[in-house]
Amino acid sequence: MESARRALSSVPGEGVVGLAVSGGGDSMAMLHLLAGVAARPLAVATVDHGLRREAAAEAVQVGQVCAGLGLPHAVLRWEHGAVAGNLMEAARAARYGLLADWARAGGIGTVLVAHTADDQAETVLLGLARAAGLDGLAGMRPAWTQGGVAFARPFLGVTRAALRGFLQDRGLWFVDDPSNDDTGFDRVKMRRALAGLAGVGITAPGLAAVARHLAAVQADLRGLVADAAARLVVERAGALEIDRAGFAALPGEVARRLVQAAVMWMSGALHVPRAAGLAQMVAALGAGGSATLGGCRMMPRGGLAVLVREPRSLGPEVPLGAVWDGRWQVQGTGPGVVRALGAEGLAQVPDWRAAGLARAVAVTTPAVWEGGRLLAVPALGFGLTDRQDITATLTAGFGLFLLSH
Ligand SMILES: Nc1ncnc2c1ncn2[C@@H]1O[C@H](COP(=O)(O)OP(=O)(O)OP(=O)(O)O)[C@@H](O)[C@H]1O
Repeated sequence: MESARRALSSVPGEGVVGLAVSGGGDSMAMLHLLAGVAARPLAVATVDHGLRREAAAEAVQVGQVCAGLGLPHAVLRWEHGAVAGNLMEAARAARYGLLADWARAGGIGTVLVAHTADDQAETVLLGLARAAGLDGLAGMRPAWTQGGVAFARPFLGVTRAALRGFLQDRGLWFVDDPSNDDTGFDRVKMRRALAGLAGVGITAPGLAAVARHLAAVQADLRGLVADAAARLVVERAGALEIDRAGFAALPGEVARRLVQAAVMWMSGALHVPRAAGLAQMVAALGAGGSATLGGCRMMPRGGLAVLVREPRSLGPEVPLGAVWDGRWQVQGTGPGVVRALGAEGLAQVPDWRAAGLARAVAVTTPAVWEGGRLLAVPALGFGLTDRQDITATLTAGFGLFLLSH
């Protein structure tokens, strides 16, 4: 109960706290523990992924428990057709998306999920199995923001056995998902392996503590990268200009992370780029050479290295007002669609050099077109006397990205 009180009191902000409750043991224990604390109003949501026949009935049962506790409960359904790729990953992404939508709509600032020390230990072991570095071994983040909503995992230091014991002692209902014993899943294999390691003193709380220690180092490194970016990187027209001499003096790991973050910010990639490609780009930057990675190109320009989108990786045309290439918001009333300026457009802007942008940067900036006719290029100031309403802004600057990365 003490851990629950601490968990709830550490939730930032004020107002309603959301609980993501699947009906499984961990999240049912979270529900009962936090309902008993009553320091903040609570609201509960269960996602029905429509993947198991029993899921709908389980969601109803969670609702009944919530009614008994006097808490509001919502069932969020994942409406999906055929899913391409990894179904589990798609279901997880959909789950967090639905929870974020639910929270925003209900004015809920923070949603809690009930991952335990055992989940964290399994994550560390999965990282060890793929010879991961700091980021893989630092485990799941205790808190993050997604879709404008804060998510937190307050039970990362609490064992699954303690939560199950709490429920069983009180005869409280929970679902025992059979997939938890399916050794076809790597995570279940790690669960079994962890049980076998207790004899040599390797335990779930121990591995969860290792993850915490490494996460502290990771946070310090993130701070060093943000400092380096503030000193050495200038964002211009969606490209990044990096001071090469300053970059060369950075510790290797800070330099590597800076370039990694820059490529992920620019490309919108969710996964980190391949290590070999990243090493090549870091080396090219230091040596004044060129390299491409993740749809971005690094090229020298005097004492600077400029990171720019590769033209062939730019997003397709979108209507005015929509987000283009995952990061540009081009607003304006009247006719027009948004796509890259390109070489064809640049040829229609005789004095483009006046803006001081490299050609490779200028051609990747968004332009407003009507058919083949160029109407405006905000980054070059072109056409804006006729269309003063047109503006182009990045949805998130590099500095902001670094803080949340
Ligand atoms: N169907 C669901 N509805 C609501 N919350 C859920 C659901 N599934 C999982 N959760 C929340 O997520 C927590 C972790 O669940 P689980 O370990 O099954 O998910 P996971 O797929 O490993 O998730 P993650 O992607 O966060 O690692 C649960 O304790 C619960 O808080």
